[in-house]
Amino acid sequence: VGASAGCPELVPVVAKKRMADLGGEIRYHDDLYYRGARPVVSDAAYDRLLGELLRLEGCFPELADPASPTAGVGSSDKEKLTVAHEGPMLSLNSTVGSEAVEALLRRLAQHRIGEPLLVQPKVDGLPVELLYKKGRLVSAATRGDGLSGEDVTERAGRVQGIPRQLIPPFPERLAVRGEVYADLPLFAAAQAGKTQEEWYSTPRYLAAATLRTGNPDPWALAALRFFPYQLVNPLSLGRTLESERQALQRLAAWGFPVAAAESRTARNLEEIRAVYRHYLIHRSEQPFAIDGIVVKADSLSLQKKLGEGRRAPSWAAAWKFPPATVRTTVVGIDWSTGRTGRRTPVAEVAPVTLGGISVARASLHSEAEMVRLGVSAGAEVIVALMGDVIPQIIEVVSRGPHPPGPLDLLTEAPAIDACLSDSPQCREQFLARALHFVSNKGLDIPGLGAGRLRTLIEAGRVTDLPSFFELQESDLAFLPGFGADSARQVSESLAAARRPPVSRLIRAIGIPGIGPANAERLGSHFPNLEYLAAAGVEELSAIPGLQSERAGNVRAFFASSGGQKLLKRLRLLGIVEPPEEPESAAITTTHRRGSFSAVLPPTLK
Ligand SMILES: NC(=O)c1ccc[n+]([C@@H]2O[C@H](COP(=O)([O-])OP(=O)(O)OC[C@H]3O[C@@H](n4cnc5c(N)ncnc54)[C@H](O)[C@@H]3O)[C@@H](O)[C@H]2O)c1
Ligand SMILES: [Zn+2]
Repeated sequence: VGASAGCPELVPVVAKKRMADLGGEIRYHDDLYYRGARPVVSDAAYDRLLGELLRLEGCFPELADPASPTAGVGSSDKEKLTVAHEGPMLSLNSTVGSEAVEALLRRLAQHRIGEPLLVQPKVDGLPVELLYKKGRLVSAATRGDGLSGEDVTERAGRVQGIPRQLIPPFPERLAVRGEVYADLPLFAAAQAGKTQEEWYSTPRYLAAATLRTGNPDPWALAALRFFPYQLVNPLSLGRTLESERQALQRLAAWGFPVAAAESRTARNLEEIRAVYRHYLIHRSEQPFAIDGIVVKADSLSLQKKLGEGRRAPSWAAAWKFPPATVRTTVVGIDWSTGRTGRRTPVAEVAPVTLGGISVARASLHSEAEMVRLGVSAGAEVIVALMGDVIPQIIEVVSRGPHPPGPLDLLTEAPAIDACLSDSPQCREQFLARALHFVSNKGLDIPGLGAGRLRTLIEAGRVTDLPSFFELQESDLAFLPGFGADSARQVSESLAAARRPPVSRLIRAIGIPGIGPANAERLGSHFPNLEYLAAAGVEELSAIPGLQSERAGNVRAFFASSGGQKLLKRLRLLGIVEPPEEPESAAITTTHRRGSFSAVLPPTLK
């Protein structure tokens, strides 16, 4: 039971489970955020999860998972992390509000009082580490897992503001960190007149996508700039260097675009707050997207004394801005149908620009939220950019002429096997299921977006999920925008996806309540979908971390007629291995266990 103040009173088994659930959830969001730069929740929602996990780990250190997402930074495909960093490349302790900065001030006060602090804008882009040998840029890497990153040297060398050759005199070896960001005026100009599907959702996404692709858009590369914020191991460069400020001056002398004006000094919270306000007010006039300010101890020896934790240095902290907002009018309410059949309201608003992106639709989360806020056509509302990506209505300034409603909404939960195949009433929900099936959350088949899927479904080429495996190149070749090459690529990807890892297949078919973490649990327990389908609630409930409600969902899904049909089709197409004895309906647990080895590849036996 948690002892220290502010710790929840949980029995260890409950605390451990909560920590495991939080860890799985956070890993999932990390993956979307760092790997694809495509988050699905707001930063605030993400920070709440991380905050809760950090707190629980503080309260129950003996229960903490050594591989917890709090033990490192970021997430990436490990095999791409080919460049080792000069030292750990960490995150920052940050809060919306001044808490993290106040905690930094308390830590500093314990050491020395009155040390000047450095305050910089927190530039929202992609962090990179640059390595120079004999003045020449020899490598550039993303943050990756903090210890090594992806090699982006070729593109980095073409970014304005990253010198390929330093101005002498320079040290033999030099490592510099900074943020590669998209210049906002160039980003906005290039964005104009393009549809949302064609374009980069945010400046940060543009920077991440452009730097990490082998074949970048020339204009996007031309929009990139560099904001250097750290000289790595400055104390190794000689005793003359004492402060962060001096280090920045050195960077300028070597040819980096260090705008000294961007770094201010402050001595206390009031002075920091003044800088914070300045940047908050002048946020939109900056050439880069800013998501807060960063406060650092200026003295390098003090930095060294304070050291760093596993996730973040102890000598710095970030004070993040609240989400950007804008005022607009609701034009109408649009209902979208998710793959589980849940309908969510989306507000169509008079188009406005917010944080560099054009907003015409804003999320309302749920009908309950819509009713609570009183959102209807004609209402004047405040839209906020959650996580700097998802526009959401947070407040109604004045109501529309008619209250929300009539609520022609589903009141009962949809059937567990609803719309696993196409039919006129199921079109939208099946489309959502199909989209999920081939998305990177499912089988990950690039090139099949909503528009193309709709064409395939309307043409009767895709009638249920397994029909993807029956698609011929000729079915694909007639899709809008598809040539022979893209048709072949998609058909090759589909062929390659015929033997997905079980967890991926579980995720792809979309059993209600089974997200990535649960799919992982189920997949590591059952080496074949057949065994999962045959498992009883009792066996499912015994899987560590799987709630009994979820176990019930899995059971109900495979017992339903839709689930049975799906399994049968997958079996016929050879996507799942047929059970050893298809005739025996009642396969016992021991029998299933016993037959595990039969389906494992020889190397795993
Ligand atoms: N919405 C999601 O699903 C999701 C998922 C993962 C992370 N996130 C967000 O990202 C945050 C964590 O990401 P992070 O680890 O990149 O941390 P962060 O972006 O909050 O802060 C650390 C980074 O700030 C950058 N930075 C910019 N200007 C700087 C300056 N002047 N000095 C020093 N550093 C500067 C550096 O790149 C550094 O790595 C979370 O708090 C969360 O808000 C969101
Ligand atoms: Zn960031």
